[in-house]
Amino acid sequence: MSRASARVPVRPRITVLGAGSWGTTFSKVLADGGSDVTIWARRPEVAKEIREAKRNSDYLPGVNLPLAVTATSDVAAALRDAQFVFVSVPSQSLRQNLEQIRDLIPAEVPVISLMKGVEKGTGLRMSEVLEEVLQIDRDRIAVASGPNLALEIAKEQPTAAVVSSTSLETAEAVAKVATNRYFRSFVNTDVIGTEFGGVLKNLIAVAIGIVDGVGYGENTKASIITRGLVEMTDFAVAYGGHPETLAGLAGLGDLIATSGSSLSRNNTAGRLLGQGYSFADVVKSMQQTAEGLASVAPVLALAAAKGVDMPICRQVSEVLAGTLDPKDIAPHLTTDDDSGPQGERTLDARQDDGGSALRRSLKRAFDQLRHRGRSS
Ligand SMILES: NC(=O)c1ccc[n+]([C@@H]2O[C@H](COP(=O)([O-])OP(=O)(O)OC[C@H]3O[C@@H](n4cnc5c(N)ncnc54)[C@H](O)[C@@H]3O)[C@@H](O)[C@H]2O)c1
Ligand SMILES: O=P(O)(O)OC[C@H](O)CO
Repeated sequence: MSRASARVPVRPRITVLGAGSWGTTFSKVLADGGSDVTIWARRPEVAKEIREAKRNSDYLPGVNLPLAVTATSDVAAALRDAQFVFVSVPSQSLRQNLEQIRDLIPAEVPVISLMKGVEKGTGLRMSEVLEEVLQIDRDRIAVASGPNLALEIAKEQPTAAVVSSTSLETAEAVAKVATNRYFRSFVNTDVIGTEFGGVLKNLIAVAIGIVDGVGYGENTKASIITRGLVEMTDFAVAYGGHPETLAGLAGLGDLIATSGSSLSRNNTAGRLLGQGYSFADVVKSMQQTAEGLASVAPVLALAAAKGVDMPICRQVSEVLAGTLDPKDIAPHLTTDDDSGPQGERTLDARQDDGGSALRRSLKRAFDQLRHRGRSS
């Protein structure tokens, strides 16, 4: 090999399943980070537009995609020779999509969920559905999450995300390809906290949308964001997540972005509900996926199974069912029982005053060392 050819950087080959607003935007992030990206689109006309015009005008009007992004509606062709596979389809359709392509995913490559939902019926997180259907080692699976409104990123506005995997080595490899001049990926190994952060902030963003639609102001919204974060943390910790993850990009960060933006589909769905539209009308009017609407029921079932009280999420489900007037959502920010005023802190902080924060830090340091040890 000549010295010149030895210097040519190797461009990773990446496949992104799903040509909606996030799949397409993430493809741009990856291509702008130096990868060659093939998107699988369900509709041949979407694939053709991406391939030939470098546009996806249904989802990202006015955005030019890099030359290194192409697309096909032939999923076998899309997956051939992939070195990383990112998945960005609606959560409730993930299982059905994976069942059709189970045997097409190249051996050994990392598979990364870009999705923020839990599966109705099973209550499984997306990484759990990936593991179950694809029958692959969990160390090959990663999730990416954070304050990531697609259209802002497609316009190259500076943004951070977090990539999480039980294998730090996998998280780092994925974060490396998912980093460019306007998009920075951090890493962690708390998959549970990272995934649940993304799921739960959607429900709180629906609640914020509802009170916005009713016409309530900043105090109400700040109260719901703050108490919502406590609900998110209590829930995620009950399932084994770290409270710090919920205070990070995949928790608080995403909650702020989603609750504050009219670009958010969850926030928009909530606002329509608050303005008096029925759940059926809202679903009909949404052109894109608002994951929170489908996640409310499985999240409340999971919360009940661990005895976690989630008054805000419960009220969102009552508004969706039409049994609670949207204007009555905010007064019920605490558990409505007769035992007197409720403490403000998370369950974890209340139970843990005796130094378990130190224990957790030590355990995390140990986990990281163990993962590094395995990867070296
Ligand atoms: N859009 C964002 O800003 C954003 C950001 C971060 C994460 N996410 C997450 O990414 C996931 C995908 O969201 P999105 O915004 O790309 O959604 P979207 O509605 O814009 O696109 C969904 C894509 O999935 C495809 N699809 C494949 N099988 C499908 C099926 N059976 N039914 C319906 N659509 C099917 C659609 O054709 C479409 O291309 C969601 O879990 C969402 O929470 C979205
Ligand atoms: O449009 P939403 O409500 O699905 O939110 C998009 C992203 O999850 C924001 O991080």
